[in-house]
Amino acid sequence: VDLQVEEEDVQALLNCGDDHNIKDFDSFNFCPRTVPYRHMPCYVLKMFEDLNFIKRWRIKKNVLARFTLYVKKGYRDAPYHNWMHAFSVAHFAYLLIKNLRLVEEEHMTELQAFVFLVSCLCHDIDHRGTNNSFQTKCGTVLASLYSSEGSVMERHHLAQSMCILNTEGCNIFETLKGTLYSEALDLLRNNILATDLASHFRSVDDQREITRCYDKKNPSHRKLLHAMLMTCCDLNDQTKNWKVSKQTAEQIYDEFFSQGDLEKSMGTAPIEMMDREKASIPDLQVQFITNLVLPLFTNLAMVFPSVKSIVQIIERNREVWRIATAIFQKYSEKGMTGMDILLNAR
Ligand SMILES: Cc1nc2ccc(C(=O)NCC(C)C)cc2n2c(-c3cc(OC(C)(C)C)ccc3Cl)nnc12
Ligand SMILES: [Mg+2]
Ligand SMILES: [Zn+2]
Repeated sequence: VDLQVEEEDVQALLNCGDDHNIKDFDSFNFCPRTVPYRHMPCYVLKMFEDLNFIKRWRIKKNVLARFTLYVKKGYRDAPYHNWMHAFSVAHFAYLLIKNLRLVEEEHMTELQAFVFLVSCLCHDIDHRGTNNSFQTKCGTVLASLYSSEGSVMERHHLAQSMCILNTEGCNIFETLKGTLYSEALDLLRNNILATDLASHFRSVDDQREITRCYDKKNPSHRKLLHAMLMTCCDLNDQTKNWKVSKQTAEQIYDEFFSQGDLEKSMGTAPIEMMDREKASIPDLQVQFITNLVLPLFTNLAMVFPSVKSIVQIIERNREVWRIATAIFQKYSEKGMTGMDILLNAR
């Protein structure tokens, strides 16, 4: 990881002080994407502070500051899979830990909660804006490294995270003694690999099964729940107001359509979802919410009843996409493509 973070940036971050005290920062209604970009690293430190991780794990603040800046630098400026996405995913983990009282209610140990937040920050490091099937289809370097095990991008995100932990002055796990250290790395690995869509689909039946009669003492129930929590964080934009879910859909399809253009230029036909000539964004969003987002959060609400209010927000957003679908059908007879309709629908 040939990233360089200036020591003066580390010092500036250490002195960012708490002159930022956004109201409702710890509420599910708060949208992390409204935090000014330059203040995001400061709010990462705030989250660790507020959850008492710094004291509990005796983390040196300058190590946490340096680690945070290396992670931020590890993200590329892809339309969606960028540092802001990582910050929003980590913020949702902070909300879950705090508002669902995951440690107090013994759904997570203190170590699992600490590594859960770190995993969310790191889970998409060095994402190139292309998905796993693109890596294998185009025989990228990452595919040659990881395609035999699957989860190509996720294994790369993990490898990049390990590089940062092994960078001088960045190892926030250094104070974890003995087995705690290796346990933290195992948790980091499981959490990041859980954000692979394919592994989510493989475990979704078991998730539905265990959430009907959840047993927080059962290790396999806990492991599945932690994987669900990672996926929920990765989808946190769907739990916010319509403006956020529309904005992130634009970013995601910006990325998907660029991949589709790339695949066309390489002589392979992209799947419809990535073909800007064929994709109907509202339709795809209704399908994605119906087939993936709602079942996941509905299952989570079986274990945490307070999540039901989030399920209602997701359902309301789906209704708006359904209306957009109707408008889309009307306009697309006039030959307008998905993006300009979406942009016109501002
Ligand atoms: C708003 C929104 N629409 C999406 C529409 C389609 C897809 C997609 O890949 N469909 C492929 C077929 C086979 C299902 C993903 C979408 N998506 C994600 C996302 C989630 C991911 O994985 C977890 C978190 C494990 C689900 C991984 C990557 C991404 Cl981009 N995040 N937000 C979105
Ligand atoms: Mg990912
Ligand atoms: Zn992600």
